[in-house]
Amino acid sequence: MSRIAVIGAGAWGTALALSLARQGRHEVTLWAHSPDHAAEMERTRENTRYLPGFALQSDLHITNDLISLPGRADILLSVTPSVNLPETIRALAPHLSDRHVYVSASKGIEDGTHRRMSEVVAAASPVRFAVLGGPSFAKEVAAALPTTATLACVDAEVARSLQNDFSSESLRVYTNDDVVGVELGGALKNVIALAAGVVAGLELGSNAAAALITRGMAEITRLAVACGARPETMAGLAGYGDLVLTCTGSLSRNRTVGVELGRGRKLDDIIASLNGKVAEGVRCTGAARGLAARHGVEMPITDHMYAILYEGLSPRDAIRTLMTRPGRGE
Ligand SMILES: NC(=O)c1ccc[n+]([C@@H]2O[C@H](COP(=O)([O-])OP(=O)(O)OC[C@H]3O[C@@H](n4cnc5c(N)ncnc54)[C@H](O)[C@@H]3O)[C@@H](O)[C@H]2O)c1
Ligand SMILES: O=P(O)(O)OC[C@H](O)CO
Repeated sequence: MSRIAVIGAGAWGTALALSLARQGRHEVTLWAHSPDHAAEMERTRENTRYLPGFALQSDLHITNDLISLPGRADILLSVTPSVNLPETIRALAPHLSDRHVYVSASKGIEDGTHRRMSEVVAAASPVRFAVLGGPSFAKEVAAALPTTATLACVDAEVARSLQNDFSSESLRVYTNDDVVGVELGGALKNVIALAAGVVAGLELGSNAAAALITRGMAEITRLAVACGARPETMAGLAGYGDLVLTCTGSLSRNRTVGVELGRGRKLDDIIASLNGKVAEGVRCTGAARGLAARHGVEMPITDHMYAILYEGLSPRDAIRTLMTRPGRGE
């Protein structure tokens, strides 16, 4: 039995809490950022805002008291949008000890500083860190459909122990020690998923979709390897697996934002219609571009996605300039 606190009651935090509680062998607490949301879930035993249609188990604890979590749990599973991680870890840091493991399931890179979530956490606390990645739509995990995930930690014993805690009949967890690769795979695929959505929104066909995923994989791998990741990690579940899922699955929020951009809708209007749900790729496109510049890595799809999002480039012109770049070897 492990005591696990899930920090963030969005779709993914809720799905993970359901999956962990379903095993019947852990004590699971789900923390919601808003007191109203926590009270509403307590009353209805459902997360109607972010993951409707799934009953929260009667023994799943719900709270809005962040700093009570280190006392209630040994594993802190952090599932806030990445932009909210710094404030969250700062509040928790004084209450963490070597008893705790901090597992990040957020998929983003910090704007401005270009820090990965492990770097954000390390700057605030010496707590042990792991990252959960892989192709995993919240709704399918909540429905207990077969899913695989990657859990990376530099300490192999911690990784194995978390693998044991998270694994179930419907969730198969692989271990890895490449924290950088799993973090960057999860964050960078969101940028390419936006572009895959643009391709779909413009109705450019299957050839273009396959090209986008493949060349997207090439640039994700270039940057991740320059940052210290292993190429094999990028070819695995947290890299290629998550990229394929997010670029092709209709449940993806990032892909959906791209589809709407391709159809000609304005970014602000699309974001407003997400009703507070996060499409991490929108922020991450700038961070990925900054990280690539720092490492001198060429990221043509990411650059064009940035120009569509923030510089008024039309999706059609972006595709045209990508297609007519000087020829090069694969
Ligand atoms: N949805 C998925 O299928 C999925 C799967 C894997 C990973 N992820 C990742 O999980 C992370 C969370 O995404 P999600 O889909 O669960 O979120 P969501 O879009 O469903 O919900 C947004 C969440 O942000 C919370 N929030 C808003 N302001 C906050 C603050 N100041 N501090 C803390 N939390 C705040 C809201 O309460 C809500 O829980 C993201 O990094 C996402 O990329 C999502
Ligand atoms: O809905 P998205 O685009 O945030 O993607 C969700 C997950 O990251 C898929 O693994």
